Amino acid sequence: MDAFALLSRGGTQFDKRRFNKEVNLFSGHKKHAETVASTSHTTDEFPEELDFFKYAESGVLGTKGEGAANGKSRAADSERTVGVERQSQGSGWEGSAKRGTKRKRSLEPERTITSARRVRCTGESVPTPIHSFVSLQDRYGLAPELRKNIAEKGYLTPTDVQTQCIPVLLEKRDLAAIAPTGSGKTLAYLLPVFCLLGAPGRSGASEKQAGARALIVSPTRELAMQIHNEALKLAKGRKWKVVVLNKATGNALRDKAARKKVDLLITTPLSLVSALDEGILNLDNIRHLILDEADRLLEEGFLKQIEAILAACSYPEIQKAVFSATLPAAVEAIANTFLRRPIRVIVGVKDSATDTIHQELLFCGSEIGKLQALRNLVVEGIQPPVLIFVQSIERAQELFHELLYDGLNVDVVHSERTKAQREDAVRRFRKGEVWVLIATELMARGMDFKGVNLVVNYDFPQTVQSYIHRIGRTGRAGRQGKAVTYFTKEDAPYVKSVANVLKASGQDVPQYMLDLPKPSKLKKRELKRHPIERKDIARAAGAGVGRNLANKKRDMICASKRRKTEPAGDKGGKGDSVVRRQVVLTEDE
Ligand SMILES: Nc1ncnc2c1ncn2[C@@H]1O[C@H](COP(=O)(O)OP(=O)(O)OP(=O)(O)O)[C@@H](O)[C@H]1O
Repeated sequence: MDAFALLSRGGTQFDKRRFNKEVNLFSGHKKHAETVASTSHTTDEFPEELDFFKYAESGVLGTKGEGAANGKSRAADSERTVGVERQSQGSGWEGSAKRGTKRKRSLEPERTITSARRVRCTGESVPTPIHSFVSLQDRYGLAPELRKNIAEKGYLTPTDVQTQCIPVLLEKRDLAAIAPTGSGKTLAYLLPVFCLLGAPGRSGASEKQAGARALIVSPTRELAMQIHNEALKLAKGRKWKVVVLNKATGNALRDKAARKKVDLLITTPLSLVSALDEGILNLDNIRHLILDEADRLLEEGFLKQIEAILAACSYPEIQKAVFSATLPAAVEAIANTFLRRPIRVIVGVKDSATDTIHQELLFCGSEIGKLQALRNLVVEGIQPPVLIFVQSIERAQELFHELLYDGLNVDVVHSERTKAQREDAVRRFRKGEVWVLIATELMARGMDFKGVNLVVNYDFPQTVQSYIHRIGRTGRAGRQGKAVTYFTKEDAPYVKSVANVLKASGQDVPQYMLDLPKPSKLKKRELKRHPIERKDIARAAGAGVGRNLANKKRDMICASKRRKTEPAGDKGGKGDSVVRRQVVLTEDE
């Protein structure tokens, strides 16, 4: 079977004449061709055909084995954190330490590794982890309502990141937390924030002491709203006023009395800086500041706004924490300029993908190949909900129209849609009314769609961090998920970085992908700033021949499945394929 037949499996065939050059490069080298087409065909040999990628003479090709960069980064990571290893002492300690009593803490370990739970922790006087929510009541006087609300959410035990971050924050320490996508970081900061807020409202408090005391900053409006929803559920039964800053609430907060009532403010950087500039808000009383998706917030584009926010937070004892699934060293260095004596918590391998996601890298040759591959996936039968990432608004719209034409139940989210449209698409996707959601980078971070079965990186991500966050929309909270990433010859220079992520998560990766040269820093920076120029999806779709054939084939398969599964005489419109099946996600709205 050649690579193009593989790309066409189960669906329409590649137009080989149109794709002649690439086909010739692969023909006659079947074994290698299969390797190029799918990661499920692994080999240690470097395919000669990759001269196609112009790498044959790079000199890196001889590097066999583990992938040097990968091994190196792991070594560097462990060097920073290896110290006194000890098992968690949680259970023996928790029962005896009551609130207000002086805590017993080992003077020895400046650095600890709670190895049983893959949590590594560095910093001075690291608080002992917790291993149950009940213990928080004894140790820190967790309010009964909070405990009840946690139980109502069905959370039985804290996740790895929560075991360590909750006590660190409750002891008012600054924190840098790096834990995989879907590992429960939101609760890891929300719970301590509510514990530390004190009485709701503070109506009797002086002007200086009233008003928002905690601030959570997130890079997107969607994520801010999601955090807001989680906060409301957690705060149920208490009168804390949790406000997500937007135009409407911003206007309401012009009123001093309204401002005084706010306990917790959740916002994007832009909304907050606008409110600060207009003099609607001041942040003098903020005692707890959380930067969620911190690496995004601390990079170009947001950094200036974050600096303004940090400058406006003038409370002397302010506690600051940064959270993300990825925190590159350079960004962590920026965070360390404003964190005081921080504790650093890392769950699993730093900057790696969640191990509950089955990842696949698929060579598609060109833009036509990508569209064909996606159509084949649909024809084979996808299990909704599915999230598809593209690199630009235009491409999101184009792909949306293509899939709409294919009769898929699809919607699209990008920043040029109105707030109402964006919210509606997300809501319907959560409810299962939309099966396939096409999105730009806007949805890549933080969004918690519990039931997503498949993430398709239709356009190759511009950074490794983006890859990790995008695929992290599936395989959340211990569930299994699948992610497939398409690449073309234009993406080839960047494939190695992502291949290393797959390798680090224990996935099969063809050796040739690991042997590809590392992209230079300059190239990576360029890609981060400007996505690869690609042929329009609409043009790749050509005259629609591919889609007509795909539609025909899909209908034939559906009809055949229906004949097999339907009882005799029942020709009603039952769910006739996995694609057409209506799903309702378990997610609360
Ligand atoms: N202790 C717990 N037990 C069970 N499920 C939990 C627990 N804590 C959080 N969850 C669930 O885990 C899911 C992922 O949580 P969350 O959105 O906080 O992940 P995250 O680490 O912030 O991910 P990302 O890096 O993608 O933002 C949520 O659906 C949440 O309800």
